[in-house]
Amino acid sequence: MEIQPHTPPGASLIPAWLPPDVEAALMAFLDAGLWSGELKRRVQHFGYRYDYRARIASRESRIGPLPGVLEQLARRLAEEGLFGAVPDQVIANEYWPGQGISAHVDCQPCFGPVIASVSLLSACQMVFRHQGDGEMRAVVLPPRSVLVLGGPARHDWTHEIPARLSDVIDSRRVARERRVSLTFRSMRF
Ligand SMILES: O=C(O)CCC(=O)C(=O)O
Ligand SMILES: [Fe+2]
Repeated sequence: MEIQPHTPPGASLIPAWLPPDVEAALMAFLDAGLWSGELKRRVQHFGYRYDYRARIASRESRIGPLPGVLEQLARRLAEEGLFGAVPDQVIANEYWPGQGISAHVDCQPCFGPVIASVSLLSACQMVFRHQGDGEMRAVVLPPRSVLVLGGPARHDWTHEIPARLSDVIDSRRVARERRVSLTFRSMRF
């Protein structure tokens, strides 16, 4: 099946959303923290811990308030109207060349109607699949962009990052580099 080069309905990609100095501050903050090696890719959880085996986050999994640098971004997402309320759960994912995230829909009973993923350091391709008819779409997420998933993009399409060493970007094959993303969500209770 042909892959359409755009986002599914309900998704929007905002390029150059994050100023470079904020990107650098976020990376310094994350690399001073403790990356968890529980998955193939390294992760850090904030606000509430997500349990990858049970596939849930709950009131009981509370870690604490979001750290200041993340809280500021969470407030900005709400101020810009991208979220109905200030998101309170964040996962940082780190991808080295060859690493990815398999197709999934973010936990629907746990998290609210909008998910936002901020990209840091380098670009990669994200692939979407419609759960009904299998239609595929793909977009390149540039560093410092934010991808907002709502509506059908949040509920009816899976998203994934293929575990690859390179992506084709603007008809050129580009080697992957270290990429870090910050995914913001709202707990549903
Ligand atoms: O790395 C990304 O941009 C996506 C991460 C993601 O899908 C997730 O944390 O649920
Ligand atoms: Fe996701």
